[in-house]
Amino acid sequence: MAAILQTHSLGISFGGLKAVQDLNLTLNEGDLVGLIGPNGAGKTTVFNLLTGIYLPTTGDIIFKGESIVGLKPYQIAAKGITRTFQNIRLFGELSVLENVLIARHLHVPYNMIHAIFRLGKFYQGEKEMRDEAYELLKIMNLAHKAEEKAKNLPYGEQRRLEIARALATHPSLLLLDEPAAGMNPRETTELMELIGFIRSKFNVTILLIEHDMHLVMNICEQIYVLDYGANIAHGTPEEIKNNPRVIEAYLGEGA
Ligand SMILES: Nc1ncnc2c1ncn2[C@@H]1O[C@H](COP(=O)(O)OP(=O)(O)OP(=O)(O)O)[C@@H](O)[C@H]1O
Repeated sequence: MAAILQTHSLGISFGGLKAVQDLNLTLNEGDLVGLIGPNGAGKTTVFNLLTGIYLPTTGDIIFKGESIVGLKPYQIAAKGITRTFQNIRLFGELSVLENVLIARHLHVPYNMIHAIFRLGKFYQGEKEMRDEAYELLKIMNLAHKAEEKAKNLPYGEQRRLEIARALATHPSLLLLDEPAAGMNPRETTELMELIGFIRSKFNVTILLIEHDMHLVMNICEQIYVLDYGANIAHGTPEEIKNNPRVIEAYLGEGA
């Protein structure tokens, strides 16, 4: 299977702190891969590197055969890498539907002139976008909340809306940063099923940071473990569960 993303000796230091070091990650098309590790291990920093928020100190990131190091976040998004955030970032005052539409606008196939003069193509584009946004909301079981302000949704629904918004940009690689954080067990189970469904429905590769071990172990085929910025293990959930270095890293945290 073809690799969609590879990192080669990827690293970043902040002053003396090696937040991520020598990371060699391979994601094949259609993979659902977990990135785990104790607090402060460097997981979110990896996402910040992959999305162009941070420039690596060492190494390279190859996405679809090309280096994306040095590209701006919006250029990387346009190439097909989209993420959600650990701290939800929605437009609280806008409706659920508008939140999805705004994301979709990144990828509208008409130019400014059409938008300014509101020519036919603009309306056609608008209608298609709205239809598609509704479809996404239906899949995420949020269609009945389309007109509500995002800030009024319960936490679990806000998390699902974040995923809908990410999908609206048509990513080929979706990075989910703790999608189950703050969810109750029932919501987490539903989310687990949803993530598997999204992967096949949208043909998307998924890299997932998550502290909920039940979720990670159940849905990911491969798991990378970080500890103090270093990749201490990589393997199937079964291999990871029984890996002494992983157990030690987590026990050290008191988990
Ligand atoms: N911009 C920055 N400047 C300085 N230090 C940073 C910066 N970003 C991250 N770090 C440090 O890098 C290390 C890794 O942080 P990161 O947020 O990636 O960890 P994490 O594994 O995502 O943790 P958590 O599970 O708690 O979210 C931490 O020590 C953090 O303080």
